[in-house]
Amino acid sequence: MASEAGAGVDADAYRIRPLELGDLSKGFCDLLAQLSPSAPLTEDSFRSRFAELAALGADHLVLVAEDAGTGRIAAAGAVLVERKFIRRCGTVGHVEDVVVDAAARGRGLGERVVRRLVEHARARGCYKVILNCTPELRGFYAKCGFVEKNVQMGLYF
Ligand SMILES: CC(=O)SCCNC(=O)CCNC(=O)[C@H](O)C(C)(C)COP(=O)(O)OP(=O)(O)OC[C@H]1O[C@@H](n2cnc3c(N)ncnc32)[C@H](O)[C@@H]1OP(=O)(O)O
Repeated sequence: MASEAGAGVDADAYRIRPLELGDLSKGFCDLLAQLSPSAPLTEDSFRSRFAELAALGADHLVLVAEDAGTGRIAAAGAVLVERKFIRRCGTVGHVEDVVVDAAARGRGLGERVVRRLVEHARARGCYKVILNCTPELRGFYAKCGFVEKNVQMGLYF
């Protein structure tokens, strides 16, 4: 069976594809709760946010990995393409909200999703891809090809 570069998981066991409306009933929000616990989304809120993001076209991509056996969403991640004035109106990819279901971790799925997000940013002409993460995730993102750069700052409301 085919396997993707840098992946320790059977590439056919999971289908990586853009988020679909039907993913609400396939456990997408339950999966996101593993990243940041929150109250479940109503179908209306999910549909409305989905429509907002769809309006951004290829500048905002949410990828999911669907377990071919169960039909459940086992992983997800997003990339936003920022349009700048600097760098001759260059574009920058921002990787966000990467998560793999606890039962599917450690098999290369997270790396596959991140690499696909990076490929998307590169294909959109981005000159770099950046992300914020906790120190514990340095090793994971290094495996995905990232190098440590600068300092993350935050101001929460
Ligand atoms: C920008 C952001 O979204 S940051 C938020 C990231 N998400 C989270 O923290 C949510 C909870 N964690 C998870 O969902 C998962 O553990 C993830 C996404 C971090 C990793 O997903 P996994 O599918 O388990 O990782 P995967 O199996 O693809 O690992 C790829 C490589 O990174 C390594 N790796 C994975 N996690 C870590 C870690 N925490 N520290 C060091 N190395 C790691 C693996 O050992 C593997 O290396 P190998 O090829 O030598 O075996």
